[in-house]
Amino acid sequence: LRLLLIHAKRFSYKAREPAVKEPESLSEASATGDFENALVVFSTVEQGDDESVAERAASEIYETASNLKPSTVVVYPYAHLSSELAPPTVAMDVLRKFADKLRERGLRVERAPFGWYKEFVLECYGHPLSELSKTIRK
Ligand SMILES: Nc1ncnc2c1ncn2[C@@H]1O[C@H](CO)[C@@H](NC(=O)[C@@H](N)CO)[C@H]1O
Repeated sequence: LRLLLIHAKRFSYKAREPAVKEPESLSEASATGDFENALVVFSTVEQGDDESVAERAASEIYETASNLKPSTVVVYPYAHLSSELAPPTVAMDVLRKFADKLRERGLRVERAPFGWYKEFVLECYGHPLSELSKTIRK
């Protein structure tokens, strides 16, 4: 998993059009979202990533969230942080598990819909820990 974390004063997104053959249904993950004080986690699933990687990633994000105290953690599927992408079916599953493991740790988590092009507005706080990147691999 390649993660880009932005602590955002404001983050909003809107799904525009499908980007893969079978995009996630918009009843599962909401088509739009609008958040204040969010930890946005742009998440790229790489080849070889599995549930154990999602587990370790959830622990790392929990630690960061404990320091930053965001109101919401937004898991945002993002296919642009690696050149070794996992296929969509695997990526969808790993991201669902990642979000669920964050919820198990007591965090409020929203997950943006998988397989869509989305518009977004991102306002970064700019404090020293407001931009972080993490790579979690097997
Ligand atoms: N390995 C992977 N890791 C994370 N997300 C992945 C993925 N493979 C496919 N996706 C999803 O499908 C859209 C098109 O690639 C992706 N959409 C996006 O990345 C939007 N932000 C628009 O660019 C994403 O939802």
